[in-house]
Amino acid sequence: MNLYAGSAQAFDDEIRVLLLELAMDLSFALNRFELELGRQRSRKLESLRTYLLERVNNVIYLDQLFHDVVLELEQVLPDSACSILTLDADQIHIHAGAMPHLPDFYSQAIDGLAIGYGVGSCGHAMFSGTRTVVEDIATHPYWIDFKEIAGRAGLASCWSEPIRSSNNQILGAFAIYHKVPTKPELWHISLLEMAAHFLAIAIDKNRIESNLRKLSQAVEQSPNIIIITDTEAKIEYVNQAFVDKTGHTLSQVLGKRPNILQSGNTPLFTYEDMWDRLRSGGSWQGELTNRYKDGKEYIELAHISPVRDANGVITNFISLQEDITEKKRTEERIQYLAHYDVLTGLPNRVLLEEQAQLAIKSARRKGSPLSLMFFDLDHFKNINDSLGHSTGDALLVELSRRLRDVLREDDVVSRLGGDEFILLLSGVDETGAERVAEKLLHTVSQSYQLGQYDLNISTSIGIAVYPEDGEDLETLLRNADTAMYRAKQDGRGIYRFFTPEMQARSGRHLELVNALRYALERNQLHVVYQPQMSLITGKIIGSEALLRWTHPELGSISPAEFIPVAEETGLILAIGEWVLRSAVSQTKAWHEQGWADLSIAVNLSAIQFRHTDLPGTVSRILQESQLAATYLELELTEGVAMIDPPGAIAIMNDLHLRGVRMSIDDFGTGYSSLSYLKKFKVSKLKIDQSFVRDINSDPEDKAIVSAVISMAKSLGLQTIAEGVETEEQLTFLHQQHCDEVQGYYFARPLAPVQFAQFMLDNKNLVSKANADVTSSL
Ligand SMILES: Nc1nc2c(ncn2[C@@H]2O[C@H](COP(=O)(O)O[C@H]3[C@@H](O)[C@H](n4cnc5c(=O)[nH]c(N)nc54)O[C@@H]3COP(=O)(O)O)[C@@H](O)[C@H]2O)c(=O)[nH]1
Repeated sequence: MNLYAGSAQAFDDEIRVLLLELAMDLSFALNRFELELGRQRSRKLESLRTYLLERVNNVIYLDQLFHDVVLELEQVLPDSACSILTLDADQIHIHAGAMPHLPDFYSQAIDGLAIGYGVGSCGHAMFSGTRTVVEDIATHPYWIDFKEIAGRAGLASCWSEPIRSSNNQILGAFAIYHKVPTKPELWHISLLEMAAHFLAIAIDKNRIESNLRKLSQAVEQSPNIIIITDTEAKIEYVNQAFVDKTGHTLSQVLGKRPNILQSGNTPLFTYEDMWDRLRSGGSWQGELTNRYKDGKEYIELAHISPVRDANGVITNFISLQEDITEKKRTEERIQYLAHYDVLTGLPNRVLLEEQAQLAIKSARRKGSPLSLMFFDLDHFKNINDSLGHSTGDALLVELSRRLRDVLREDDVVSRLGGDEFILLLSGVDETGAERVAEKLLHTVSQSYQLGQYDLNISTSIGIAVYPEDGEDLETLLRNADTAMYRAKQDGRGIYRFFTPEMQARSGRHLELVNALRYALERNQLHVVYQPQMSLITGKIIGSEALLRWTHPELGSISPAEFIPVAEETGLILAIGEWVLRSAVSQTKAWHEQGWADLSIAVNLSAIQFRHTDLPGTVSRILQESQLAATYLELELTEGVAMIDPPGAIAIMNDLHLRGVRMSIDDFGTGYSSLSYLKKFKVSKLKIDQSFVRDINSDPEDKAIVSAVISMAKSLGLQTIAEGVETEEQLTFLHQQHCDEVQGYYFARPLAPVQFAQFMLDNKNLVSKANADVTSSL
């Protein structure tokens, strides 16, 4: 306070005292005024605090709360405008929360902006986490990019306070704007801090509530069962999935224990393990087999965890249960498919290998024996080819059932695929294996009634014994396979033990397979002809075509050895057709040379017989050579005709209609059903040379041959005996009224030129023998 006068010494002591008193009064008044202003501001701050507290507690929606807070603060600071901005979840972009008294263009410009250093007051405050006070927007560097828009909005200063969560995360910013450059006073700072503090609580609270809401929805709507129990395992909560799946309602299970779901099929140690873990404060995860209210069992994967309060004390257990019944079934199915043959249900190669490894290990440890059998079905391909794969499959299924029935539990019988089986016999030596092989032969050979078919089949078995024939599965399998091949060669329907000598034979087999592929194209094959005689007329009535193979290195190979190889490899189809064409054309040539009555007998293998359009092929070949069908006789073995008699009948009928004759070769060696024989369109039975061989020394063979001849007569069939080597045999056959004969007694199989010469030389060959026979009577 200053007092001025026009002259010196104008103020005397009295005036000075008065002035002093006046100054003191003014000072007092000013102090009172400031005190009053401070009190008013404190009251405002206090009532603002109360207001904010009430809003934070009661307002549910954040938008509403932001709006109310801004309006309230603008009332407290009448010449200001306030704003609340929040940060997006990415912690980078700004969301314009509430700024009701700022123009729309301004809030739109801010919304979506990325925070950063010097991005206005709020962008900078959120970026730096520090209060950012800009008293004059027009001159402050933070506002360079925004002062134009701020000017248009009439804003001259902006103080911004970052909003921080309880864990110090930046949630947004609260700001106060003025229309003129303004410096904040202390209580403005208090206002900023208070608003930011309560806004942080509100945002935190809102986030927690929203998370809780989501969590509770997730729990309630979870497709998995959720159970919350107290520490004594009494149920306090179950979700809807529990109710839907188990069939128990919430009220039915509250206060009960989850053991109401137990099926009794979860191992006891699973529960023990579970409680050990939970009691020690840990979580447990495992599989439980439980039961729904309707009694249906299910398998669940349960995750059980303790729930702790703020002090770390366990208050509850929460159990999340996923129904894995289907998953388990699928896993089991996959396991099954990986280890078992789908058709027969027998173990497959994978399981066999696993079990064989264990068995071999145990045999090695205990010094005990082990036998491995390899067996397949003889001529199984014929069944598939002629009756279809479904009949073949049905046979395999029935066979597998029988195998399971007759074998011991410990024996492992496995199907490798097709008609190949392996039998693993732990603790079984050669003697035991022999017994099992006999049993197997018998079991397989029992007839199979499959729908309309009554089928008979045999098996060939190869046996390898551990450790003599191999110390590992691979060697045992290979050697058993070799032994099986030998069983096939030795006539099928039998078993053979592996011997080292067989190994060399299996090498030979491979050699033949490879060489035979080129035999036809390299002209290594030729046909020879064995004369056949009529015992009635004494004349040569024809010949049997017999195939020969001469290999440049391997030499002459017997058809008994290579025909099975040709059948196995399928080469028999091309080779057989070639034989038929050669034989037919040679016979036609002989006709043209003057032997017009000669017939030709050609062997047909089972595979040829079943091959589609055999009758068509035969007709075509006859047509090519212009040979009448009646001169051709096809020789079928008993086995070929008997695997599927109805199918054989159909093919035979077709051939018969085309004028081709048929005979049954090797008659007496198989198991012909006489009832079928009647229906076969065959004209002749060929008595197997094994009966003829001992006809004069073995009364049984004698009886068989007589019986076959008389049976054939009564069926209206002719007979031909093969393998006639002696006069005694011929005499006997003549006495029994056998129609025809063939054998070394007359001639070996001959090349065409020799055959022609033979015919020229022996016009009345049998007549002579006949005369001898007659004279000996
Ligand atoms: N599918 C085809 N099979 C054929 C063909 N060619 C021959 N074969 C079959 O091979 C097996 C062996 O035949 P092979 O070595 O030719 O033996 C035949 C005759 O040579 C022999 N035979 C004839 N007479 C006598 C004899 O007095 N004693 C004696 N020990 N053997 C003799 O017998 C075989 C006759 O065979 P088959 O009449 O067919 O039974 C044999 O199974 C042939 O069938 C072919 O082209 N296709």
